[in-house]
Amino acid sequence: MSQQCLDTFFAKVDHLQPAFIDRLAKAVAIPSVSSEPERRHEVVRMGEFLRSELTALGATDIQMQDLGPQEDTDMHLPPVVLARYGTDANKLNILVYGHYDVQPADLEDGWDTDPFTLVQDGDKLLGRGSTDDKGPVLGWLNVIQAHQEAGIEFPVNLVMCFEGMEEYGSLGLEEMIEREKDVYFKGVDAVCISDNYWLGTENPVITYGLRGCNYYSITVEGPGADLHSGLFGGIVNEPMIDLSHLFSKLVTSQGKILIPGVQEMVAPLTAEEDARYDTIQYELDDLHNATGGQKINLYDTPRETLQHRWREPSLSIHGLEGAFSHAGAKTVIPAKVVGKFSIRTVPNIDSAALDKLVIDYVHDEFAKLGSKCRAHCTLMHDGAYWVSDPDNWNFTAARRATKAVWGVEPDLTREGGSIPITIAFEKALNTSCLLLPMGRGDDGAHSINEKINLSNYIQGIKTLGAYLHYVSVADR
Ligand SMILES: NCC(=O)N[C@@H](Cc1c[nH]cn1)C(=O)O
Ligand SMILES: [Zn+2]
Ligand SMILES: [Zn+2]
Repeated sequence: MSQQCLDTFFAKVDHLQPAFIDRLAKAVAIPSVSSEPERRHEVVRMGEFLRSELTALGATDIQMQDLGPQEDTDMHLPPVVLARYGTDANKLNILVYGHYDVQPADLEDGWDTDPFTLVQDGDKLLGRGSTDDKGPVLGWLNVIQAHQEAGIEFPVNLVMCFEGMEEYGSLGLEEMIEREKDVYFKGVDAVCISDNYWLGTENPVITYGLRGCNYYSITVEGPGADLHSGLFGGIVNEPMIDLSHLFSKLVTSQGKILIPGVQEMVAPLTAEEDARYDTIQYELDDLHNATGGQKINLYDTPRETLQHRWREPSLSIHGLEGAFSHAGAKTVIPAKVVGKFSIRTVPNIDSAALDKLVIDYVHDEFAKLGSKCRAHCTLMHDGAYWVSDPDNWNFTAARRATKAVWGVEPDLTREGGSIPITIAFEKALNTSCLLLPMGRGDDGAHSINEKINLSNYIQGIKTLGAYLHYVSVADR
């Protein structure tokens, strides 16, 4: 791989910018929200879109892997899109993974523009999925196109795996990886995932750790139907009151998890690990920028903030089903409410032990309320944490690529979010997995006005392509 070859590739990526924006606009226009049953067909449509783009690019062995029915529902899981680009026995096989489903988004949530229309505002490309994870997924396709149009030999055999249920815990994917590890994924040399973000807005990063996520629901049921609070308030147990009490027992306003035994499972911080935070470029202002300019930080130093994001568990309360949630002042007593919360997990929290602690605790706390309602806590889905060794040839290639495009050494980071399948790839394929993000820390993934900066999208495509070049000549 020569510098001239990389420069030609970079120039072609710049030249193709309008086509790459257009591809992203087409993808954002498909509202592939995996958690909304009424939009499941859109997730499938998004998978079909990828299939047709990959076909047009000359990818081979394209498979729409059927994951079967979604447990406890009458829905089918969306397919995993598998594809190859190149089958040269003398080249490395690099597996890239991403997801084509997105989080829910509604104009009413406070978006400034329609979430499913890509809107360019200066250097920002706004739209649901622009950064998480349609931009990065299309990044790999764009790398293929730029090589083709520049007439440059593709440096590796690319094995692509794009799923449609990541935002719902990657249901069915681990089983598929187990099935395919010696078939479709046979011979994979390394894995690269682009589905996370820089820490701030200026410095590129490479990521070697993720928190896990165990997601729970609490169902509280009382009367046979919703009741008039004037007629029944004060003389019956109310599910919403009970659920509010249970929520208050989970976590303090300062983020302390109140479930006994959880904190005790967390790996102690060693001096060596602590020292890794000495050189990370991160300021509290980066946090404030990412929280819409509001100073709602729980910790006063960047070090404590990052340690709580990367290596401490957190409990978040996400929402409710069944409760009155519109404008106005409806005087209803909801008959049944379902509260949703999750715990981000870290080394050495044992997932099954955590589930038992959580579920038993919620049931015990409910019993203490002395209510005649019925309550049931259950795990909805879980995904493991992952921490890797960033000192291998795969990471070195990503570091060189980042330096080549951005002109600076990337920070080595962990991530507070979760990509449940990372550890499954690493274990099943017995190989190195790395996270090479495209977007910035203020992109607003999962939030309103999600965006990717155009410069990050374009430079990100260059970074993914340069990574493939550097990994192809890596000293293993
Ligand atoms: N970009 C990664 C991401 O957003 N991952 C989700 C995964 C998840 C876990 N449980 C439900 N979704 C995240 O919330 O971290
Ligand atoms: Zn994602
Ligand atoms: Zn996400």
